[in-house]
Amino acid sequence: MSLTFLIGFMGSGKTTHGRKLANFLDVDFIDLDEVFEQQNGTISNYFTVFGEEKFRQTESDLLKNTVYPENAIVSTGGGLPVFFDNLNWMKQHGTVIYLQVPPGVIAARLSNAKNERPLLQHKTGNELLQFITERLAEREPIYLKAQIIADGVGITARKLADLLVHHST
Ligand SMILES: Nc1ncnc2c1ncn2[C@@H]1O[C@H](COP(=O)(O)OP(=O)(O)O)[C@@H](O)[C@H]1O
Ligand SMILES: O=C(O)C1=C[C@@H](OP(=O)(O)O)[C@@H](O)[C@H](O)C1
Ligand SMILES: [Mg+2]
Repeated sequence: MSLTFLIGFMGSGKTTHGRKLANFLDVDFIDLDEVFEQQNGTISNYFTVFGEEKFRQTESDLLKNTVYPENAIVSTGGGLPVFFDNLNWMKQHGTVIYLQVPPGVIAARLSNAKNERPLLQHKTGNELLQFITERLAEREPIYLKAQIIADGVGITARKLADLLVHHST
């Protein structure tokens, strides 16, 4: 096998399904946000202290300097592919899967899980949905450059594994 990167908007299920897929395939799982927080404290606090620009630089350095196992599923932060040459770097070092999920579903999922995501903190109801809709519209053309596009609603580890097998044959 090799490296598989999961990309997509906040709440698309990269962490949840990345972990399940790694389990299903019996390979290592790496969540880059988790590694970031082990090294730097919470992302939320990092945004407050250093700002988003510094976060994006550190996040990109982390992507490129991490020593990966030979076979692993790597879940990324939602903004990672849209900065610098991060997406091309991932495509050159592995297979990139975009977990595509519509804004309404994301908003429902994140209404209770937004506090640890600095871009969403303090947004409520319609404001949250509007922000997600606009930001996703900006980012999606980049996400769609992934080698594999997966319907993230109703996705399972088995379906993701099948998509990977079909892609490589
Ligand atoms: N079908 C689903 N797939 C993935 N996550 C879901 C699903 N239903 C609800 N959730 C919730 O959505 C939230 C975001 O999932 P997460 O895996 O952290 O996304 P990401 O890493 O892409 O930001 C979690 O709180 C999770 O429990
Ligand atoms: O979309 C983004 O810009 C971000 C997504 C987050 O990761 P998740 O996609 O796992 O929530 C995290 O990296 C940070 O809060 C910024
Ligand atoms: Mg995540």
